[in-house]
Amino acid sequence: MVEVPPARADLAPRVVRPLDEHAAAVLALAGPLPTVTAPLAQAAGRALAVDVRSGVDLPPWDSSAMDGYAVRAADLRPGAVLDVVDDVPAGDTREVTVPDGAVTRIMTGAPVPSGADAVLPVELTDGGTARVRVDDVVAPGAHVRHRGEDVRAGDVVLRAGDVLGAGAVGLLAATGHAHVAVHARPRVAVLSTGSELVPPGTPLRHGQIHESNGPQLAAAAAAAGAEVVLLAAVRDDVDGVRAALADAAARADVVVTTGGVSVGAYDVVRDALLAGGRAELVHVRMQPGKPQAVAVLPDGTPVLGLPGNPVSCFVSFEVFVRPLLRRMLGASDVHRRRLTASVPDALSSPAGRRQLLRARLDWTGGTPVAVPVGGPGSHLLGALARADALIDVPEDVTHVAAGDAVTVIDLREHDA
Ligand SMILES: Nc1nc2c(c(=O)[nH]1)N[C@H]1C(S)=C(S)[C@@H](COP(=O)(O)OP(=O)(O)OC[C@H]3O[C@@H](n4cnc5c(N)ncnc54)[C@H](O)[C@@H]3O)O[C@H]1N2
Ligand code: MOO
Repeated sequence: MVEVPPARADLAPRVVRPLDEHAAAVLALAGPLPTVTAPLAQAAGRALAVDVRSGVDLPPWDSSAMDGYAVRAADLRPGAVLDVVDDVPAGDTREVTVPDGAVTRIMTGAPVPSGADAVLPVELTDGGTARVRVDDVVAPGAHVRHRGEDVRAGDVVLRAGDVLGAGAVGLLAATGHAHVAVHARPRVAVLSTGSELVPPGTPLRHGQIHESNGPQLAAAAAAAGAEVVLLAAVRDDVDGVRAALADAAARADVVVTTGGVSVGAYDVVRDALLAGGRAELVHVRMQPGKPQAVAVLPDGTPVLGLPGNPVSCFVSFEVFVRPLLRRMLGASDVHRRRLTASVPDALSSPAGRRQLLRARLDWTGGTPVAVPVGGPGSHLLGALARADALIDVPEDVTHVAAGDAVTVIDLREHDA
């Protein structure tokens, strides 16, 4: 006969707290990781450890914005014919001077010769190469990008804590930085638990499901800037989970588990965490995501035990794990953007639990409308992929009328 372990009502979550309090407790588990020097090619998605100044003016010299002729605007009259004395393509490193009454050809991105104060686009001429006929005039300064008008040498162009998006990487390159001081990326080990789990690709037997929280969390952690170690799911066995936790901790700065944190007889993450190290079982006043575990293993590695229901796991990552990972990454702003949106239909929400409802933002009317997707059930994976926001209904609100404003957490990724 199989010996059934007792349901652990004695180990049921005892710490009851609101979402913000739990999020603060999680955020306190780790600070920004040490500074490393990264080549620019590996800088995207990481946070700067120091303020960065420009090494050069941008543009570094007066530069042409158009293909045409470098001219003195005062020499231009419709019908005038001027000598073309030189040809200045982009990349020409000579210091060219234009004599009075003459012009040079010039291309976009080439340095404007001294003596010229404007660029006459080729479309306003006959396009001549030895002599050029002026068909129309331009004002002094036209189509010249002046030295330093964008960025001045010595300007602080990015701040410590900025997470580097594509625009920032471009700016760092343009201002002369081949390497940057960034924080190390957090290494996250993801461990799913549950004897019902089989890898995707494996045919399901009765009672089995595909392991989906691990891949989901790995994708979310990578998008948050972490390096991910996705471990094979482990069965509901305390010793097996303890061994897997130790292995995970040896390979990561933080371990994220899913499943096994509730009050069931086989909720072994709870038991494994309580048996080894400092651990806290929490009942967070939220929906979904009520049961949570937080622990610090004997080697000092923090463990976040998320609930197994896929939507609970997704939402728990968003509000607890992602801010911690962003903090470890060194980001000055660890939170998602929040928006105010209206709801198309009335909503109800349980008293005393902060509800985070998956929604899709509809922008067709110009201002955002948060349309709930997938219903409140925390097993409803079908619509998860369509959600790009979470409607955040406070604990004390039980009813939201159609058309009312709500706060939403914007799940779309933004360049920093
Ligand atoms: N008597 C009570 N039962 C439950 C309570 C409670 O307060 N009293 N809380 C419920 C709530 S709320 C949640 S959330 C779940 C969380 O429980 P666990 O974290 O212990 O999760 P499991 O029981 O292991 O799994 C729940 C559900 O999710 C599926 N699952 C788990 N892992 C994965 C995975 N990696 N990929 C896909 N799906 C996964 C699992 O098969 C279960 O269906 O507890 C309630 N029960
Ligand atoms: O809190 Mo559970 O996460 O509602 O399904």
